[in-house]
Amino acid sequence: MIPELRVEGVMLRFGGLTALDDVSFTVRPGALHALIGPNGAGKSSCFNVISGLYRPSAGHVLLGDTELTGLRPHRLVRLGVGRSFQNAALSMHSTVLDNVMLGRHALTRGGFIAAGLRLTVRGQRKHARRAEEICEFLGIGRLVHTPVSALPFGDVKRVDIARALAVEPVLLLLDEPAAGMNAAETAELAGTIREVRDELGISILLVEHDMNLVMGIADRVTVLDFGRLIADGAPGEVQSDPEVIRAYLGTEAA
Ligand SMILES: Nc1ncnc2c1ncn2[C@@H]1O[C@H](COP(=O)(O)OP(=O)(O)OP(=O)(O)O)[C@@H](O)[C@H]1O
Repeated sequence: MIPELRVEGVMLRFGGLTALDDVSFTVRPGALHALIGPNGAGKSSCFNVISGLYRPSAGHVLLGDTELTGLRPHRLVRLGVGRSFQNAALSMHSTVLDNVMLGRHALTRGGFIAAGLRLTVRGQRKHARRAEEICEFLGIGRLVHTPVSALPFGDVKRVDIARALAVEPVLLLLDEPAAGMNAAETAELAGTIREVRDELGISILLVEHDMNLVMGIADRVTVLDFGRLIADGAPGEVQSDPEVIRAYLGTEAA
């Protein structure tokens, strides 16, 4: 069963600056949930709190009944949280498969290395097969033996998502996956993200700047502005919310 993600009363301060001010929202099981807002609204800060990079000064992050607050990223992986990176932190000279296998290693490391064991050849093959399946699913199956440096940008992003999926997450965190993409690449990526939600049934939290991408695919949208939550609802509702128009669309139009 896919658990819900609850962000409850999260506060985050950098010195005198309040980056997140009592932020609460819920990502329902299997939902594609977008977190948006203008520059400096607190999206990355919130993403970093959920993904274990920042510890909030108050509040909680819960996955089902499990407290995630303050857990290190590798613990989150073992609890079923996979994440992509804004500047795809891939090993560019390694092949697609080797990069996706790094995700599998993150999954097995806790269990195997902690017990002083190594994966058997059979175990490695099994993980490689699963990594290939994930690449197939994301449409990069024919590229598994290609170095990432030789891929177009859209495919690099797919490798990053494949690596996040390689940890078999129940919750996938995507950090501005469309950053740097042109309109055609963004539209293709939107299709891929929707497919992940539809086919795998996992929850997805998408932090994104691209309003069109979000409104086209999200089930629910949370909007931050100056660290505060100003709207949370269905895309249509949020899009017509006067405060959102003022805060977000207003600055876009400006
Ligand atoms: N490590 C940090 N140290 C100090 N201030 C920070 C740090 N990270 C973010 N901030 C500040 O916190 C606020 C929220 O920033 P954050 O990066 O979370 O916003 P964002 O919505 O992701 O913005 P963008 O869309 O520009 O990436 C901003 O005022 C930013 O300057």
